[in-house]
Amino acid sequence: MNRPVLQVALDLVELDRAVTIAGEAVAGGADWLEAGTPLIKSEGMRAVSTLKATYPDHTIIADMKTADTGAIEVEMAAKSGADIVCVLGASDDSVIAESVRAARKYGVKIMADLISVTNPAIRASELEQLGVDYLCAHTGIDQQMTGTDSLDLLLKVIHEVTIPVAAAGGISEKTSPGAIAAGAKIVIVGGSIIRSSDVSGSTRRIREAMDKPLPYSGPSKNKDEEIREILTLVSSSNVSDAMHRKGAMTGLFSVCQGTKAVGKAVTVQTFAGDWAKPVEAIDLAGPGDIIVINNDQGTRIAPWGELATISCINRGISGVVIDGAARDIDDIRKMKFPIWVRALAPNAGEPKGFGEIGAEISCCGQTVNPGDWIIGDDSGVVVIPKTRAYEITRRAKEVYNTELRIREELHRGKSLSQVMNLIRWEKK
Ligand SMILES: O=C([C@H](O)CO)[C@H](O)[C@H](O)COP(=O)(O)O
Repeated sequence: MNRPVLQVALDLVELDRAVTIAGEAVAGGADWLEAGTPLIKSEGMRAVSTLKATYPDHTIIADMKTADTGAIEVEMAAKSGADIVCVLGASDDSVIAESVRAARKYGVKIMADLISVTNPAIRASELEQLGVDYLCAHTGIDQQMTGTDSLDLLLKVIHEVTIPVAAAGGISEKTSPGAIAAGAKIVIVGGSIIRSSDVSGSTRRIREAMDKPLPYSGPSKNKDEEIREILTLVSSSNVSDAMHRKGAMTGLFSVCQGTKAVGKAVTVQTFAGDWAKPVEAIDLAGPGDIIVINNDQGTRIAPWGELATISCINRGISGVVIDGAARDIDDIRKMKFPIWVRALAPNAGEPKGFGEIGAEISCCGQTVNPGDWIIGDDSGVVVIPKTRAYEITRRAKEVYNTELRIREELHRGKSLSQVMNLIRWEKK
């Protein structure tokens, strides 16, 4: 293998979409085409045979993730046209050995996937001894969401074996040069290509990046920076999808339409008609924070108005969410400051000083703790618990990316129901 191989993982559930995307990837320079595990589960061996029939000159990989009955699964994939069959490296040695025997019989190769292997360096060498042809240093999609670094595993195994090693797991134009520099002979890319609105362009850019290897220097941003960057890109709707519809506050509206805010919560518990704690919170919040106020659902007396808003802007605070009311709306709208409220009311209360800053509160049906992440836009406000903030944010980016491709297919003339194949996936 002289030139490193670019393998595109077709992790889709509809075969016609997979075939179209494969064609665009081939036009962009994809070398190998993988029938991804979701595609195989959804379409069966037809996924493999159709890819082979459509792209006969390309190496076809069947990502079976075999964990048992190695011989049967390898035989099925081989007879359907696969050139390489992926089995789980964590399977018992007997499964690997049977897979290798079947592969030799049917003239295909075995790639062992190191996903979730406990001791990858040792297992890599064992798998080589067992006769597998390729190893795949693979960080799964769910693992990527929790922040597992994809190239870490590659670095652990690359010097333990002599067979070619593939790198897989969230590889992009940015990280592919690092994979090659670390010694990967095959780069497997799924999401960065198949979710792109320009599959050919993304494939070409990754191909070009692979041809200019650069030493990998590890993740460049800290987690909070990454969370903020992603939340600035995605919408509250994307986050809600990522959270399986949990986290959305109810009963709020955006005072300044067209504004968006992202930040960590500074929580305030106060009582209807008492604006002391909300205003004191401005001095305790830092730039980029969001003040989230439980005002006892008071909708007739506002704990927030124009002067508090000016004070917030001076402090660089990102936004305010009030389970209650605000006033001075005309002035606040001129400032285009992101505020979400339950109601509008001209009455202010008194600065009595009841309540608390920095305690767990309930706001519009959601529990909010200090430091939880908040995203608000015209669709509403969603709270992301800080304990899962990184994971949820990464998943929201996946939702965002998936929609890029869906949008592109709608622009090409398909209906949403067709793209999603709704009738097929109705619950039986
Ligand atoms: O094997 C994969 C995954 O387990 C789903 O089947 C992916 O093909 C692999 O992770 C590459 O996809 P990305 O991580 O989206 O690049």
